[in-house]
Amino acid sequence: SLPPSEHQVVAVAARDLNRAKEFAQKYNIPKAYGSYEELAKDPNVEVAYVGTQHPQHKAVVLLCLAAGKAVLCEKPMGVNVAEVREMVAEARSRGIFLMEAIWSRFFPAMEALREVLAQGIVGDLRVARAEFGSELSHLPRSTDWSQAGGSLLDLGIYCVQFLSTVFGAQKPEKVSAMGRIHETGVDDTVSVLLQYPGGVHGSFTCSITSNLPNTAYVIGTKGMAQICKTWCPTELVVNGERKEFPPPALGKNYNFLNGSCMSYEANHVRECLRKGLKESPVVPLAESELLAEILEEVRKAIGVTFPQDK
Ligand SMILES: NC(=O)C1=CN([C@@H]2O[C@H](COP(=O)(O)OP(=O)(O)OC[C@H]3O[C@@H](n4cnc5c(N)ncnc54)[C@H](OP(=O)(O)O)[C@@H]3O)[C@@H](O)[C@H]2O)C=CC1
Ligand SMILES: O=C1OC[C@@H](O)[C@@H](O)[C@@H]1O
Repeated sequence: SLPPSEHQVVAVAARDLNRAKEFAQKYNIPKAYGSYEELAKDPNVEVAYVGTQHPQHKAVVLLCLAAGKAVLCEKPMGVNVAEVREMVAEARSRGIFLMEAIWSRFFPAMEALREVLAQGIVGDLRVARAEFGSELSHLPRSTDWSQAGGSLLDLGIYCVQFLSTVFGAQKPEKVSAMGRIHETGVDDTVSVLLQYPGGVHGSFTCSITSNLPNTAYVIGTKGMAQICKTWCPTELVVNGERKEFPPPALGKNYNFLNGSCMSYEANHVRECLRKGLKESPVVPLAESELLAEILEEVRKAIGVTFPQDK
């Protein structure tokens, strides 16, 4: 959907060649590979977008970095802090661009919120809250413990990144959490309270079995700013004044809500590469590590471990 002079999907890979071919044919992609290794070797590939399930991110990211490809890896980049740190270290040592695909940050509504905060329109910050709960039983990976399912890594990361945006990527001084554990061993519903420096509070709830209101807001001494749909916001309300930011109408069907807004992060990656950047100023690698640290601290607090934690 982006100008072919700027973005071209030149290849797709799957562990099964026939499925890769089927996808390539459906989306008019020139090349299909039956393994990620083959795609990583393709000289026409400049940037690899990694959209495997969580536990497979690291192996594919490292593979693509080793092949000299810039990498945009879906959230959560890693299942735990160790995985994220390993990928970050590899990208830095090779001097190759890596970004965690926290697409929410590139929505115009989020850019507008960052401007509101920078201008002090809501005053000195006091409280921020985010929610993301969606009944996800239709997604097998959502309750699959072997695939690091659950609400925190899949949905909670959107809440944590919102709070981190609001509080300037500071490390929380204190984190407390309570969680409902799903029968498969993944976290079902989790509520978290975070104390940030200066006595300001962040909190969030994420769930894979409850449809929550899914708004996020920040309250300061001069008012409140609120976004709809924590993970894919197209509306910002500041002190009662509503502003809409409709998604690009690209005339295609998407698997997930506001899917056309993925184009925002793709454009950002292109801008970064054209400037010779090795990481995004909007999703810095140090912040990806911080988000992973917070999520892992919460998992420890509620007693959820994954096979990848060993
Ligand atoms: N930013 C956003 O809005 C969204 C982000 N995501 C993120 O994208 C990632 C993929 O999610 P989604 O597309 O729903 O995932 P899928 O369930 O569609 O799986 C994606 C790919 O992962 C591989 N895979 C699936 N199961 C396994 C397994 N058991 N072992 C190894 N590989 C496996 C398959 O690759 P292959 O084809 O090679 O077999 C599959 O095509 C997740 O990390 C998720 O967080 C997901 C949805 C929206
Ligand atoms: O990031 C995502 O967007 C919202 C949900 O569909 C979730 O499962 C997915 O990973």
